[in-house]
Amino acid sequence: MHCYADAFEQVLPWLSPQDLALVACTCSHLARAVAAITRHRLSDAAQGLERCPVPILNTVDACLYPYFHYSPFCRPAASISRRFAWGSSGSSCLNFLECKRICEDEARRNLQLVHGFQNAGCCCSVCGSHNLGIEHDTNDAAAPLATNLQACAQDIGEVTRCQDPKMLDASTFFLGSPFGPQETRNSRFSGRNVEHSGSAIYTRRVILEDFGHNSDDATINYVNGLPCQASACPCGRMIGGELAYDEDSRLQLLTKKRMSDKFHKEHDQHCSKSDPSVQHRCLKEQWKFVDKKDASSNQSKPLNMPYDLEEGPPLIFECGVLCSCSSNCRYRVLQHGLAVPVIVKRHCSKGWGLHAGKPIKQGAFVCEYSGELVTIAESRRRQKTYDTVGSGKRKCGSALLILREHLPSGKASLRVNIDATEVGNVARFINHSCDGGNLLPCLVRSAGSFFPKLGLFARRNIQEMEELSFRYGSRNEGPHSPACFCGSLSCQDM
Ligand SMILES: C[S@@+](CC[C@H](N)C(=O)[O-])C[C@H]1O[C@@H](n2cnc3c(N)ncnc32)[C@H](O)[C@@H]1O
Repeated sequence: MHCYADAFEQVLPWLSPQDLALVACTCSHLARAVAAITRHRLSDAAQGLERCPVPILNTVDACLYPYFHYSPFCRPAASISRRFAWGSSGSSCLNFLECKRICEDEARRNLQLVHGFQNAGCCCSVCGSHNLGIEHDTNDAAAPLATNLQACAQDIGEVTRCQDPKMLDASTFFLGSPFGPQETRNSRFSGRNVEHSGSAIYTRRVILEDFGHNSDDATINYVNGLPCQASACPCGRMIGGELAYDEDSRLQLLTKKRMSDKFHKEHDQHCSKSDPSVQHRCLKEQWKFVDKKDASSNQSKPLNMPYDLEEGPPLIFECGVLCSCSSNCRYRVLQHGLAVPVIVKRHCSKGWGLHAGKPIKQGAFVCEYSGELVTIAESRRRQKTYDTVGSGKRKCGSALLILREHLPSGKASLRVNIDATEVGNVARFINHSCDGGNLLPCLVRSAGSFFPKLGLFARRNIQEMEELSFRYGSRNEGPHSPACFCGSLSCQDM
């Protein structure tokens, strides 16, 4: 029997609760192995992949535990083989860093090998052939029906000429920064069916990417044009407008005045060795960016106001793999995974929910919303399936989130579809609240990571055992829309 024990360890953690129950019926050895897995799943949904274990509590019905493949980070939908089964006895667990490395390698490989966003989740709804992840605002009468990248890019008003036409071919274009060609040299991005070359498309909110791994080129050490040179790098605060990290890695609302008084000096220190013209440009652009956002409404709301995912969540920046600061830089927050103790708890009406295991301070990072990154077409197909299954006897909660990052022109948005229904982390248990809930969803961009991520931060101080919630978006009033049981005063179903 010993020779089978290893095989149990390899295979059983991948099975769903139903399949495990069947296996347990076959013999007493398997029944014991299954019992161990069940115990482990109940004691820690995160299976050691996060810093904090995540216990599961159910005092309301007979449902044992929720089943999904645990992944602390977003991953392309195609990477089925790399999903992490959870519930093994622990000896063969991957650790957090290993898991992170695999997720990131996979995302990068997918971007390099598979053209464009095919697996990463986005396509232009107007010029569908490009798969760029850029959507035109269909309410905007001025948005032309562009039929190629050039037209698409010009339409959002963010086009500049590429300096090195050799690097462009039919399937390659650049995501540049607003700070000039110097920073875009290594920033290659694969697009699909791109007919026009010689253009770079950028937005002020898209940061530099480097898929070339050209280690002898020092120009990659930029986050939005700012060189990142030390562990006290100000990137996480300087960039991104009103919302940024403070010294305790908590999210703060920054006023223009605070930015200029407090951070100007630090910025000068960190940029002092760099080309003065770069420094000048990045500051200039930074202030322009802030000025521009002052005029727009939702970006400057205080933390404790409700934000709606569909409005486009607020954007923050953090240091990343392209920065020279160390991995424990205080402006690398989201990339370390779940930051506070949480408990998965069963509710009578809403299914599973996520609760604070300890008090959480306003502005503290809670977790990333992780899941599979899927294309728009795939997200529509899946949503249809979830609606059908959900309307049948097996009422299942889907966890497909659509993120929209509005581009500065206001005429286009970047759409990212994250499906945490079968692959995800603890964020997949967070329920909706009509009043905005106690979590603030923010788009987080870090240097060197192509995909924007959805980070969830405490909107206010949260008490121990309080349920964590945020506003998913405006409500679907269709035949498939489930009743809301959030219980808030502003709930439409109350
Ligand atoms: C991201 S999942 C949240 C976890 C889910 N409760 C579960 O058991 O897996 C989203 C699903 O939870 C359910 N849900 C979330 N918020 C709800 C609410 N306020 N009232 C009722 N159901 C809710 C819906 O079925 C929704 O599709």
